[in-house]
Amino acid sequence: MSDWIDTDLCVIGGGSGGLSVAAGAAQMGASVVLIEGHRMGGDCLNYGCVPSKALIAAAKKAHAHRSSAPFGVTADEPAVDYAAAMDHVKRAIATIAPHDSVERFEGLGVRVIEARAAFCSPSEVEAGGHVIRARRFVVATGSSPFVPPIPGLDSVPYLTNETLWDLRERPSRLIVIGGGPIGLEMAQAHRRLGCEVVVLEAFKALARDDAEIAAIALDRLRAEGIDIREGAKATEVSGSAGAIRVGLEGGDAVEGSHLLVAVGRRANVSGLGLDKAGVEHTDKGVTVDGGLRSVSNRRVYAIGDVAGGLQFTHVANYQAGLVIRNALFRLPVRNRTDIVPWATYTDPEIAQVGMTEAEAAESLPHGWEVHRFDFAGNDRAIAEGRTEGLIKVVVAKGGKIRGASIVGPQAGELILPWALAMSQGLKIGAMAGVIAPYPTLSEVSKRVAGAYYTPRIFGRPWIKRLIRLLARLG
Ligand SMILES: Cc1cc2nc3c(=O)[nH]c(=O)nc-3n(C[C@H](O)[C@H](O)[C@H](O)COP(=O)(O)OP(=O)(O)OC[C@H]3O[C@@H](n4cnc5c(N)ncnc54)[C@H](O)[C@@H]3O)c2cc1C
Ligand SMILES: NC(=O)c1ccc[n+]([C@@H]2O[C@H](COP(=O)([O-])OP(=O)(O)OC[C@H]3O[C@@H](n4cnc5c(N)ncnc54)[C@H](O)[C@@H]3O)[C@@H](O)[C@H]2O)c1
Repeated sequence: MSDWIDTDLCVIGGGSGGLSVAAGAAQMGASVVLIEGHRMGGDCLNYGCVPSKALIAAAKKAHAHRSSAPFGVTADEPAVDYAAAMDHVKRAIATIAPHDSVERFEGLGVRVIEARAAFCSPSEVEAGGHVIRARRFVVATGSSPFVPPIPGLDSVPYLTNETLWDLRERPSRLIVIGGGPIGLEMAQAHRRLGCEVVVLEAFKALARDDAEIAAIALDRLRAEGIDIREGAKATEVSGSAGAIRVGLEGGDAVEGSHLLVAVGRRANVSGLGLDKAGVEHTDKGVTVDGGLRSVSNRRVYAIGDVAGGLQFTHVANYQAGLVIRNALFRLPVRNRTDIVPWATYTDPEIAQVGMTEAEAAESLPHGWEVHRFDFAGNDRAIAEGRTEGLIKVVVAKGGKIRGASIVGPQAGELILPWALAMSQGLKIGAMAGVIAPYPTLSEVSKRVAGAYYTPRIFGRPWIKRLIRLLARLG
């Protein structure tokens, strides 16, 4: 027996995107129903960003022990309690969870239904014995780990980002399939916590990032003892718990105690009744227009990982804002991808916004330039003993900033002014003219912007002649 609920907005999925839409819309006075079928907070809180960054933080502490000798502090091999590190992960999740909880959202005026949702018609969703009729629907169901059809994989115990956090015993030798951000962040964290780690990457590790930038991070990971094999496609898996063997294309094989599969994501579109709602979709997600509306059912929006674009928490949040503007205020919106930054939290970190050098070479007409500044020339980096880093910026004709790529300590923090500059259409002169506090890593941004002007100012004989002339005039 179903009851009927009429509402302005029905949001399916209580993760990064869904929670942002629901909170924003409810606080603006819309009636909102939010449906979550598993855990409030979604992937980011429970299985993604938060646990991974918490484990990375534990690993950093272990690494600090080993790397303190140059600072006059005796280095030693730390005693790692892996279960306690995982307790830290759980505490981090538990500390943030109230912010994403049913109680908080009900307090904001959202009606939360804890059940799985599915469309039963183009304008109705069924969940937990309710039928929800809404003026607009937002599909924010996220993604799940893609498990590739590698022969033998289904017959061995393997880990994904959903099960890794339940481990209590430290893997003695971890095999990671996939050299993307999940694979490499977890590879370094485990290496620093004392595991042997081998990463198998079919093509190129960190392929989405600038190649020169990625190479600096990969060199560091290898120097820490991670065996990163590129061009190593996993083609078969065998063995049992504690003794797993992964066969590679070409006949080679690696063995380990545990296996982590991190080869990308699968959009959560199945079981949602999208066909009953007339919502076009593919295995990459819901097919949306530039304003994130379904191309085939205009009542329906999709945001976050299920919208088929960049898969980051801040993208889901940004898209939530666009949907609120369009669905509640009927303002035109455009989902921009050219100004979205991202960071990979290896050490050194990698961050990117806009075009890489290779993308500029492919798509910009003549007249663009790339400028570099090495962290070895930054006083703070020298004081901290962290000079391994590089910032590169792509500048188009006329000084327009088209991209920034950073590898180095805190690259994820350092990318923000570049994201701001690009979103505001600022030119490189704005960054060159900013006053950066000394001594900070942030000075690398000012210095790389200054590099744009060096040949323009110091390389022009007429400027020197002008200065001499002005000096003569008194
Ligand atoms: C290991 C890992 C590390 C990551 N690290 C970062 C990072 O550092 N920074 C970053 O920006 N991004 C990171 N990401 C990506 C980030 O987690 C995702 O991009 C983000 O969670 C997407 O948000 P979402 O709202 O689209 O989906 P989710 O947060 O996954 O939320 C979707 C929700 O929908 C629910 N749901 C699904 N189907 C239904 C249904 N039929 N009915 C009801 N509810 C349903 C799910 O239970 C889930 O709670 C990481 C991802 C992983 C896996
Ligand atoms: N710091 C962050 O913001 C962060 C961290 C983790 C994840 N994420 C998000 O999650 C998404 C998924 O991350 P991911 O690392 O799982 O995926 P990914 O697609 O970025 O990388 C997966 C890698 O696995 C390789 N691969 C596929 N099949 C293989 C095989 N059989 N053998 C060997 N290698 C194989 C691919 O070539 C690819 O390089 C990211 O794209 C990102 O959007 C973000």
